[in-house]
Amino acid sequence: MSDSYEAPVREKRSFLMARDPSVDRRCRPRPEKKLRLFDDIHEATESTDGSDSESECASSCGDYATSVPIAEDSSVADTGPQVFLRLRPVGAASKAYSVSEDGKVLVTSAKSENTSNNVNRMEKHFGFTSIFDGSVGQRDVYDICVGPRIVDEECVTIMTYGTSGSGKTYTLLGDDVLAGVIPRGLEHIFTIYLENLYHSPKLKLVNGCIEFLQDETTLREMQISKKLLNLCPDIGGHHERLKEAIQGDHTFETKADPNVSVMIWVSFVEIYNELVYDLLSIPPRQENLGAVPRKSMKITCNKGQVYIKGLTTVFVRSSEEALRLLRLGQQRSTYASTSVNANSSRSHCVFIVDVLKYNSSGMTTQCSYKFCDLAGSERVNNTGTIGLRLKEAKNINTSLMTLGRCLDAASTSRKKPNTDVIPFRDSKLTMLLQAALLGKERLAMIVTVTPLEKFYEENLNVLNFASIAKNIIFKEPLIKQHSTRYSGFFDNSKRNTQYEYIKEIEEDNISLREEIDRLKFDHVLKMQLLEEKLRKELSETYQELMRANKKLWEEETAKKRLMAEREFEFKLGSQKRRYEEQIEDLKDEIEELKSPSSEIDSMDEKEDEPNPSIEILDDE
Ligand SMILES: Nc1ncnc2c1ncn2[C@@H]1O[C@H](COP(=O)(O)OP(=O)(O)OP(=O)(O)O)[C@@H](O)[C@H]1O
Repeated sequence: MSDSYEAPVREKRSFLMARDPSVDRRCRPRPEKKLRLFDDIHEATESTDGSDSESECASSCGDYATSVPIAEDSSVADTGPQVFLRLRPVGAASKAYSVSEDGKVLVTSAKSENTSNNVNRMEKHFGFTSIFDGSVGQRDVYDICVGPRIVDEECVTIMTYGTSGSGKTYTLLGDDVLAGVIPRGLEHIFTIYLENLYHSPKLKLVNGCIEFLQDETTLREMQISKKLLNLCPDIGGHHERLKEAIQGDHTFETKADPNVSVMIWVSFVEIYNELVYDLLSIPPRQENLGAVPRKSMKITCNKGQVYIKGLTTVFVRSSEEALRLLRLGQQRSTYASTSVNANSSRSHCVFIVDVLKYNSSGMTTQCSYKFCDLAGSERVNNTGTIGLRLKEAKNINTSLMTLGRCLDAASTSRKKPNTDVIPFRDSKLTMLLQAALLGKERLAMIVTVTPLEKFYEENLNVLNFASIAKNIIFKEPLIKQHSTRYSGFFDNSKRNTQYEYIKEIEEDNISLREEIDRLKFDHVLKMQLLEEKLRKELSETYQELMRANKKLWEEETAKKRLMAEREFEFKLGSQKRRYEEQIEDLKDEIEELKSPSSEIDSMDEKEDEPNPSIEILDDE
């Protein structure tokens, strides 16, 4: 034993726990040798049979799993994550998987060639908080995995983990008939606080901390909520049927406390290709701008609270409103058809429900429920994935690998998990879920497996991952509480008339503001149209004027030309006449000059002729 400790065989891991080459060697989390003593011994023993790296890891993890007591260790159950296994119903389940009598241990042993090595063919035992076989329905899964956490009002992160197509989304969302964990959880939460729901958003988580909102902000939040709900698909009838079915399955109890006012907010986030997107963002107003690219968001930390900068959180007044927003986000998240699942989630989605409570003593309390649908791990080499699907699959596998390393680092620290050692900053998913990974919030993991022979090796990886999570020990989880004095709330016991009246006024106020917004928008639009029309009219008028002016000038010019022509002709005529007269005169003169005798003759002739009227007195 001491020999194997002195010369431990180097730890080798499966793809889930492979080391990220980008992380500095010196900063990588190192297992505490004392605590991993048994693992080291097993590894040392098994390494002698010449197994390859993946088998060795599987072996080490398998043994790690068998080291979990079959009967649940109550201390671990109280302080560590709860890890459940759900087997998807399949036509002919493989004999390679069997469940122990107490329903807490899965025994695997491959009988076919579907394993790449001898170690994977060995019998392995994986312990779980509970195992659900294919016959266990949505109701029991909820009652065991989630219901108690909501009754206890504890912050909890519920994540589904498994291979693609194994039922992660089905477990969380369910289908049209059998509601999953989230719709049941919403119904449960709203039933518990039914008597204490406050009608308007007075408290909100701003940058991870509870804040009291001013009236103006409250109204703006109500407007946002209304706008988004208008974008949601109508699920009225469907919700009624689902609600009835859920209420038939469970008996949720209402906790009435006259001193408490409760406000519920929801948000929905997607991590796609290592970028964070808001699934409940309000789309830009101008539809004619076409498809606007989505903006990615930043995960930040404020006073130890992790939050997403600028994430839309929506105030909801009923489970129906919350469910409608869930459907809206679901429509916007990234799905695609793959070789394994026709409707495969290509991103990690986290639906967050924040319950904020105000106690008349002045204390405010926050309780968050994060429902996390992880994208399925994929064997990209075997499934012939290419192009965008390959890029997505690689990002999914890398972030799941980081999650595995975080769980591993948390499990090796038996006291309080150390923030410096857990590499949660290596992926967006682990950054977002760090509160649960550090034990500040409860962590419940529902591992889904398709018990078929062909998925044997992938399932072993998933089960190894689960067994690591199962061994983490956290200190007692905290419910975040902030103490603030505030007198803006009404006393619940005397609220009836005032409550209704104020609710009415606020609704009116919202409608009026919306009307103002709409009118403003219409006004701007109208002004733009009017301006355009005016410009057109002006340009037409000027054109008309210019045309008339041109015509006028043309007519004027024509007239002037005509007059000038006439004047010219007149002058020409008179000149001509004058010259003609002169010519005539000259001709006459010439004639006269040419024939003087004829003149005399004629004069003689005239003299000869008797003229009765003229009396010739003298020749001279
Ligand atoms: N327990 C179950 N009972 C009935 N049907 C199930 C169960 N689990 C899964 N299914 C069905 O299997 C199909 C695939 O399930 P689902 O989409 O939930 O897989 P997934 O693990 O989320 O896959 P991916 O990671 O690719 O998104 C769905 O049609 C779903 O209805």
